[in-house]
Amino acid sequence: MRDVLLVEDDMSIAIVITAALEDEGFRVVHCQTLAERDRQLAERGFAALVTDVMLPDGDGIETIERVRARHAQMPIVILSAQNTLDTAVRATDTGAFEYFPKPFDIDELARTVRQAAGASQGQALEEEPVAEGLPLVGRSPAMQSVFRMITRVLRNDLTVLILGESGTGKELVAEAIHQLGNRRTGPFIAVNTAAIPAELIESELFGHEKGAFTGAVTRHVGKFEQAAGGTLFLDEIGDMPMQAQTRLLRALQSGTVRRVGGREEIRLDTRIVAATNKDLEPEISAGRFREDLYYRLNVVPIHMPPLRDRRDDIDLLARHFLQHAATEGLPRRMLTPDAAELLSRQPWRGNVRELKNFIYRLALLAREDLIDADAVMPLLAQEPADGGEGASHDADGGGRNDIAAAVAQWLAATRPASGTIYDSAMAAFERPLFAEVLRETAGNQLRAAQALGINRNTLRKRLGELALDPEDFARRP
Ligand SMILES: Nc1ncnc2c1ncn2[C@@H]1O[C@H](COP(=O)(O)OP(=O)(O)OP(=O)(O)O)[C@@H](O)[C@H]1O
Repeated sequence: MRDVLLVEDDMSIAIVITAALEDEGFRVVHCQTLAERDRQLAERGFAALVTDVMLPDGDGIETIERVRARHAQMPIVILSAQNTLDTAVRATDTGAFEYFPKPFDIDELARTVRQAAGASQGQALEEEPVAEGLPLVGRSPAMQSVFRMITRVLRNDLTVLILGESGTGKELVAEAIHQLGNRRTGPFIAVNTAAIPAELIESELFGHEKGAFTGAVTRHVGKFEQAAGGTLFLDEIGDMPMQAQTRLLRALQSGTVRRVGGREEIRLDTRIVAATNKDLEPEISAGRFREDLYYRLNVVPIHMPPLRDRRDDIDLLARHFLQHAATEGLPRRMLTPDAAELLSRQPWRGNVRELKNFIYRLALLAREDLIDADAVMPLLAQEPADGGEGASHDADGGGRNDIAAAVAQWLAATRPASGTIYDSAMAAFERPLFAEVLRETAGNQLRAAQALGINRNTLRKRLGELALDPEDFARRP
């Protein structure tokens, strides 16, 4: 049986899929509604069902259980434009053979349908209830790959290694794997291995017996034992001291741990998720990271893309954090399209963490509820050039040159046409400068002109040209 039932209300997508499946030797029966799907399925069997989620008469995922109850052997491939982690998980939890966020690679879809039609239903995932409200936001293709990787590790205990720059969301992914996975009823224990002094790390991870060393006045249960039944998240694994790496490797190999100073072998019952912002291969070459430990941990790697490689997500994330800020008591703000566009062009070297902190600051400091690009600009100018990571001073010990950073940001953001840079820059600088001085002088033009050291008439003229009204700065009683 080589017939595939395709449920898709977007005709242009349906035509492309039909052509690709016909190339694979399938005959495609196309319908556009759930009602028509059910009518087709009532009449005959199909080698596979390929279905969209949002259909004119309902939600393709919600009704899949009903389809599966009657056609347990028929593989289902889900297509979705709602590219959230929640949809990815709902789709896989239906027992679907595969889930494709839109836009997808048509050849990959065709290949998958071929595999699905030839595979036994035994490979499909079990049905699981769905956890809701996970805060992992993203709809870029790069984040869709992350979501798909997450769904692949939810129904097993494979060790996961999350790689990516600082602030890309590695810990959030670890939490998502825990909260949505088989071990969600157990504890989620996170350990930042870089933050624990080298001499304490073994006792922190594996525990110690009373009297094991000076200061060990009571027995201490280590993180491995605390995470029993749940997930142990080993963060900054690339900074773990060598000796602790050796102990960790032994624990992973034997599936047991022994407390420092103890004899008892305690069976491990925890899923391990590790993360690092270091590139581990050079660390291995330099002899700072054990290669055998790397292979133990790197069973399922998940690569977190830096924010600059998923600029499509910046607007979405910014709005998400603004909403979040409002639930935490900050004013409820909105971004104009210009402001969102400006944000999406920034480098965000500190990744999502830097964007999040920036948005909270914006929510706090903006003067209007509708935030436009002009309101974003001065705050952007204050962003440290290294994305807020680590040192706030240059290597020579001097302060970071905020103005140089601001100018660089401004140039990157506005890109004035060649031949106009000087005038554009002066205008861009004058406006916030005059606004600041007017604010300080409560809109008094005489005092503002004196403070600036320019003629009052010149100030008045420039204020008119820059559309600044001193009245706006007068303090109201
Ligand atoms: N996709 C996302 N959606 C919503 N919030 C996010 C997302 N990614 C990251 N965040 C938020 O950004 C901040 C940084 O994320 P997280 O701590 O998970 O990064 P990390 O990669 O583990 O950083 P580090 O390597 O420095 O530990 C957190 O407050 C997190 O909630």
